[in-house]
Amino acid sequence: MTDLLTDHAFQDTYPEELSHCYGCGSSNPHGLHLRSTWDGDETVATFTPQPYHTALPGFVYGGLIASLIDCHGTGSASAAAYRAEGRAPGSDPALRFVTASLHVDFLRPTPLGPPLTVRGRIEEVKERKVVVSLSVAAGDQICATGRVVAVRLPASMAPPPPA
Ligand SMILES: CCCCCCCC/C=C\CCCCCCCC(=O)SCCNC(=O)CCNC(=O)[C@H](O)C(C)(C)COP(=O)(O)OP(=O)(O)OC[C@H]1O[C@@H](n2cnc3c(N)ncnc32)[C@H](O)[C@@H]1OP(=O)(O)O
Repeated sequence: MTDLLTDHAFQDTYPEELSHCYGCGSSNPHGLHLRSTWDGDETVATFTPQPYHTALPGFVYGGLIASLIDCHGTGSASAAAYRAEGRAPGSDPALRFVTASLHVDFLRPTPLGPPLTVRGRIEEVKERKVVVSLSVAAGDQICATGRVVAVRLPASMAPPPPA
């Protein structure tokens, strides 16, 4: 289901108590297990939708595309915040982000079958907020674009650390 692009995905640095996300959590047996990494100044992830990700026969469900943009966007935001501070991803103090805003434009039908490439471009990095522009492509055709505003994880959403 998942295309492992790299041995060093941003999500590999998420601690166990933050690895349950439906889109990218390695501990979620029903999740997408999206894995994202740097490609120069951009970020990239790949994902191959399955037949149960259908919208209309032959085409990918838009909510799945939104999920890919969402999780690649928040992962990219964390990575960009670490890079801006010149620190290794996952190092302490942790820089964790959730989605404040998710915008998606579906430019053309997304074919079900080929792997999809999700790319992120960092537009803005502030202490509490990172803005990422994203695209989802099948082959060399961009099928959707998006924008994620990611904000530092609020204390109210943070799970307690393991005992
Ligand atoms: C590289 C390795 C990394 C390792 C670290 C690992 C970390 C692991 C972390 C996590 C695990 C994975 C998790 C993935 C998650 C996937 C995505 C989701 O599904 S997340 C669930 C859905 N999202 C929510 O449920 C949020 C609910 N909303 C909130 O809690 C608040 O509204 C929150 C925190 C988003 C904003 O809180 P405020 O409004 O108090 O924040 P204020 O300080 O006022 O704003 C900060 C900046 O953000 C802008 N902002 C806030 N909300 C905005 C919005 N809706 N649209 C646009 N901008 C917004 C503001 O304008 C401000 O920008 P200005 O600094 O002025 O430039």
